[in-house]
Order: sequence, then C-alpha cells, then structure tokens
Amino acid sequence: MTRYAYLGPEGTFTQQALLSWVADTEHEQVPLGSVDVALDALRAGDVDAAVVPIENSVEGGVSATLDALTSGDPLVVVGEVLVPITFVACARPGTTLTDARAIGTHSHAWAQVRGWAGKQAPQAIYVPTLSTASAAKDLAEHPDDLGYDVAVCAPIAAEHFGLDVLAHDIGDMTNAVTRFVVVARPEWQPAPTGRDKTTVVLYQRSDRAGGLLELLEQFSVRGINMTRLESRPTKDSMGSYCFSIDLEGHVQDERVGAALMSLHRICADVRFLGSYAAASGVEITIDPIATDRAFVAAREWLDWLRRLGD
Ligand SMILES: O=C(O)C(=O)C[C@]1(C(=O)O)C=C[C@@H](O)C=C1
Repeated sequence: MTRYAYLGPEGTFTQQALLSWVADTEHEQVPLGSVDVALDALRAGDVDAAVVPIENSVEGGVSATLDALTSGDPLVVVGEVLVPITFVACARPGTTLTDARAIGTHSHAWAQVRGWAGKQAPQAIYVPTLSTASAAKDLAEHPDDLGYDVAVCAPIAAEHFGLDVLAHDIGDMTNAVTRFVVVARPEWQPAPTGRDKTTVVLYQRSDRAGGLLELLEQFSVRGINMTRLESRPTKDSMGSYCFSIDLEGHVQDERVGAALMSLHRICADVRFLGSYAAASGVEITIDPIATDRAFVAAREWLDWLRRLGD
C-alpha cells in the first residue's frame, strides 16, 4: 500500500488533489503541517510519496514547494493533478462579516480573495495560516487562542469542521485552478506516455549577456515547448537566480535527452525533477525534425560517416 503525505489537515485543496490522484486505489493518507514537513517525511522514508501545491492560475508559483524540491536529497515529480479552486468564508455561529475582526487563511488563498475581502469586510485584517483547512479546523476547535474569527477555505472544510458559511464562491477570479504535484524518491520513474512533461532547474555558470537565451535555445532548436519558466533566488548571494522550467516531453525522448545533455555541458548544475504524465492528457505534437526517429537517423548517419575510413 502506498503511503501519501499531503498538506493537511483534512479538507485542504491538496487533499482533494490526492483523492483525485489515487481514485479508488488502496493507499494511506498522512496529513502534515507544511510542504517542507511533507517533503522531509518523504526524504526520511516515512512515506512513499507526497502531494504538494506547485502553481496557481492566479497567484503563480508556490515558492515553498519550488524551493523545497531543489534543496536536500533528490526527489522527483511522478504526476500532476489540476484542481478547480472555490472558496467560502466561514465562521462559528454568531459571527457576521460586518463584525469580523480578522480573516485567517493560507497566503495563496488570501491572494485569491483579497479583492472580495476589501469590499465585504474592509475592517478585517489578514492572519496567515498553514493551510486553508487548518484555518477552519483551528477556528472550530480553539477559537479563543486565535487572532481571527473568519476562515477562508474549501466548502468541504467548512462542512467537515462544522462552521457556518457566511459567503460562497468568494474568489476574485472565476475559473481559478491550482496545479499539484505528486513527488517521490528517484527510484519511482514513470514510463513515457506520449503526453509527458519534464521539470528541471538550471543553474548558470555565470551571469552574462545572452546567458538565459543560450539555455532556452537548447529547447527551441530541438522543437521542445516550455510550459512554465520561473526564476528563483539560489539564496547564495544577492542577484543569484536559478531557472525552474517545465517542458513538454519525457527524459526518455531523444530530443529531451539531447537538450539535457547540452544543458549539462553549459550549466553549472542541472537538477532533474522528473518526467511524468501531463494532467491535460493532450498528446504532444512533435515537429518531424525532432521525433525520436529523426534523432536516431541522424546518429546512424554520423556513425556511418565515422566508419568510412575504417
Ligand atoms: O491550503 C490549502 O488548502 C492548500 O491545499 C494550499 C493551497 C496553495 O498552496 O496554493 C492550495 C490551493 C489554493 O490555491 C490555496 C492554498
């Protein structure tokens, strides 16, 4: 049975992602307090995999996840799940939005509802919590120890912790979606499916004119489409950044392998963070000059040239 850690407690959007990933397969769920704790448990071997948020359509990349994946022992992404995001504001019986003093929720959730909060409860300050469901759970279980009286969370969390819903569907953007990744230790290597993604983090040797262009060219000349590019501080010194990239294709694909080999020559370091089936399920269109067959034919031609003088 596979043991999955996730950003808990019960009722988080991350748990919804986990439930959709495992469907009806036998598994064990281990709710943990933060992305770092979940990934540490995975590195320590206490669980087999972890489900963590990585990207939101409104707020962008989840820095805690991007950074935790690149520091410490290697981990790889083995799958991804997209979850539509709908928030409610909830409270213990008796509280109204007009008398709310403070609103507790996860920072990524707050970024998606602050327009609503500014209009409906302008007097309320924001209090960050470890997750949306932890905001609801703490409000239900020990309201007197908290600095907030309204929680913003998934409808399922409000129901699970027995809170009254004060307002439904409060996100500033309709159609918000969060992308979650299933992370495992490197022994778990998903086979290619023809609709895969690969995640890598690139570290430059030096900061110079055209440096980023040179890295990205390795994908473009091989017909590889990128689906995400973010820069994150390396944390070594001011102004030092690495590039976190998702691209279409699998490490077993010739064009992806060739691009990674070039990047290995060019970069100070390439952190491979896994090849996995894309959640969109859409088959990737590959330019005829970038198919596996085209790469193999080119290699055979080179081998033939080299043998001419034998
Ligand atoms: O707090 C939760 O419920 C989470 O699963 C975390 C998280 C996130 O980190 O983005 C997930 C989805 C929502 O966008 C808000 C919060």
